[in-house]
Parts: sequence; C-alpha cells; structure tokens
Amino acid sequence: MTNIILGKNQYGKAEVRVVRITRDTDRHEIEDLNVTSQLRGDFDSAHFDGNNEHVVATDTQKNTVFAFAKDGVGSPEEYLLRLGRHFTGEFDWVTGGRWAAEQYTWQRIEAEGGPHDHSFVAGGTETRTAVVQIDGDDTTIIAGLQDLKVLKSTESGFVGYPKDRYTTLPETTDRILATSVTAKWRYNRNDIDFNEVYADVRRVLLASFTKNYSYALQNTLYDMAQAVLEAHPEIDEIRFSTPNSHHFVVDLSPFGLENPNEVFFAADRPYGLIEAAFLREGADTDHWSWSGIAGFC
Ligand SMILES: O=c1[nH]c(=O)c2[nH]c(=O)[nH]c2[nH]1
Repeated sequence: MTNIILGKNQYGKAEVRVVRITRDTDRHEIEDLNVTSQLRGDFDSAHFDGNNEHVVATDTQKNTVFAFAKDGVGSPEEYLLRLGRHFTGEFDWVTGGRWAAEQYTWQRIEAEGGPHDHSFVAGGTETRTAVVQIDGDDTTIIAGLQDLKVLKSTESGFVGYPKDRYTTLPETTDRILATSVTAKWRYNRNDIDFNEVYADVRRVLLASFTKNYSYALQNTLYDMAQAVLEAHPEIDEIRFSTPNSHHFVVDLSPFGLENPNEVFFAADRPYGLIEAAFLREGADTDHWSWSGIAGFC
C-alpha cells in the first residue's frame, strides 16, 4: 500500500449567521455577523482510522458560536478571541485554529422622533471583517473591511506606461478613479480597542484616498497604507485587494455632442485587479497568520 501522511488540515462550521440584539433598554443594539470556526490540531485518527474521539463536531462549534453571543459580541475581534481561547483551552488536542467573521452594518432609521430605537436600515456598502488565528502560544488578529466603494471624479490619471503593439489605451491626466476596497490589517498586539481602531482606520483610508493626485491605483494604495501605518503603531501590515472599476468616456460625437469627461460607461468587467501588501519596515513579510486567508497575494 502506498504510504500516505496527513498534511495541513482544519475543519469547523462555516458561515454561522448570528444576530445579537442587546435589549436591556428600549433602545436596542444590533450586531449581525457571519462566523466561521475552524479547528487545527491532532485529527490524525479521524482521517486514518475513522475514530472521531478528537472531532469536536462542527455542529457543536456552531452551537458554541450562538451560546457565546449570549454574553454579548462587543467587537468581532473580542468575540472570536473568546471562541478561539475556548476551543484551544477546552480540548488538549486542539492546538490552534482560525476564527473569522464578517459583520454587517446596520444604522438606525431616521424616524419622526429622531434615530429609531429598534428599526434599522442596512448601511453603507462595506462589511467589517475580523480573523483570529491561534497557533500554540501565538495569537494574531487581522482586522479588515471589504467592499468599501469609493470614487473620485478627477485628480486621477494614468500615463507613462510601456507601449507595445497591443497597447491601445490612451494616456490620460483626468479620469475617474473608482474601486471597492477590500483591506486587511494585522495587529502586532491584542490589547486593542478594536471598535475604535476600526473606525479610525476606515476614516484614515477614506481621507487618504481623497488627498493626493493619483498616478495609478497602485500609488493611491501606497498613500492609504502610509497614512494607516503612520497613524496606528499597533498595525504592522495592511494588505489590499482592489478592483480598478473602469469608467470609459462615451463617444457622443456621432450625436454631434461633446463629452469633456461628463458621460461615462461604467464597465463591470473586465476590471484591473490591483493587490499589494504594505509593511512597517522590519516586519515579517510572510507572517504565518495569513495562511488560509484567501483573496490576497
Ligand atoms: O491605476 C491603474 N493601474 C494600472 O495598472 C492600470 N492599467 C490600466 O490599463 N489602467 C490602469 N490604471
């Protein structure tokens, strides 16, 4: 028989949809999450022998996600940390894992008397994300956001690129720059006010998007990373995955009309896909905690 060894493996429950309402007063709070729990450790006998004595059921993991919401969420990072510490603390052979969440944004509906106590409208385009990675004594937290749509209608250009026989793109010093930012940033410590830092990183990302003339989306990502790493010493690294959502000037000349960058065709595909990681000098360029996080280079 061919000898086979077990390589990397993890398992758990994916995409547990948890909604936690805090209703201690008439003014309710909502926390709406999509949680994934993945355990790593010694699961050899389950794979090789059909012996499940180490297999904490994915159903049990799902139930634990709900049960822990009873104590409140607070921030996705703290909630995932509690879950990760529970599984690694409770079961000797669980030596690590990955706990991840998306948190959806709800805002209070502006009603006649002001922001409503218990009625909400989905807010913004973006989703907050968090990942807690545990490997033995190492715990690393990666926060982020996805699908934060931004656009600037000028102060962007693209010139100076190589021209070959396949190049048709005209140079421009005035175009629309539009993208949907997915970013993840890695903390270098875990005792953080996660909600406060999240709100500030979001603010800094948006402010730095507006700030300088953009020579390329690549160049704007650098501006955004520079601003975040400067404002937040507790962050060592930020990674981006950003589609360049092309807006093409429509040729209106057949209709006898000029079009000085006023009417655009917003193409949804194909799109440029610009991805980059920016790190504080000296930080680990290949930190273990990114393993299993898809969608980034
Ligand atoms: O900001 C840009 N970066 C590129 O790499 C690129 N390539 C392209 O065709 N247009 C753009 N725009």
